Amino acid sequence: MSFIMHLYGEVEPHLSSLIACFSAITSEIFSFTACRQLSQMFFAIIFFHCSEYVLAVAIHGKNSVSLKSLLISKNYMLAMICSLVEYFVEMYFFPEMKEHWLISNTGLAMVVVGEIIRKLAIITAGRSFTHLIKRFHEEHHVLVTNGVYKYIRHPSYCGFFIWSVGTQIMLCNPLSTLAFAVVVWRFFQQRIPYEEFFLRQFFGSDYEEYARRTTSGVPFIK
Ligand SMILES: C[S@@+](CC[C@H](N)C(=O)[O-])C[C@H]1O[C@@H](n2cnc3c(N)ncnc32)[C@H](O)[C@@H]1O
Repeated sequence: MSFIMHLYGEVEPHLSSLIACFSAITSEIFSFTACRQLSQMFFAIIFFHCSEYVLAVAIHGKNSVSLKSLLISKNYMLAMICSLVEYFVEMYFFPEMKEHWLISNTGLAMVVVGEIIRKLAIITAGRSFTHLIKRFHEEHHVLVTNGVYKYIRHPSYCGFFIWSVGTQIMLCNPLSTLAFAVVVWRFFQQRIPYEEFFLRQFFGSDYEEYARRTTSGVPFIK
């Protein structure tokens, strides 16, 4: 019994400061700002992934679609977790950082605009749009050059770029905004030439001509 009392005496000061810290964090988390920004983030993520899956099923049929169409990878989860850690740390130490509503609402607008551009691309391309890059030509795969594809060659990547960076601007997360912009941009910088290599094989001069009169849609990628 005396051992337990002794142990309690040792632990008690740490426990009290842990509880104080926890209650400070929870009071920030349940502030209006955090509730609003985090629920916007939650809905943005849920809507993005569920609608990707639902559209893939609607276009290709349930049997041709796997859970990979939810587009949730380990690296993506890690990036989202890091962004939430940044959010909570800044919310605790510098809560005023999160109160820049002009910035946060600009991010929210980017999330909406990015989502619209991406979904328009998926709906316009129809069966030609697959989450995995096609390396062999299939009969139903036609070159799409109408709708959003009339102006930009990679509208779904353009939409995702705007959406993903927008989520971080919405959270007023400076580090993650920069990290998301760099990582997503580099991902598309490698993916676009790879994808276009096969599109040139499939559609030859039609694709060449299409590429000449359009831009990629991702900043600084031709
Ligand atoms: C994830 S989708 C992305 C489509 C496009 N890069 C975009 O951002 O909207 C990838 C698939 O779309 C196909 N694809 C890309 N551009 C296309 C186009 N203009 N017409 C038909 N198929 C296209 C590629 O062959 C690839 O299999």
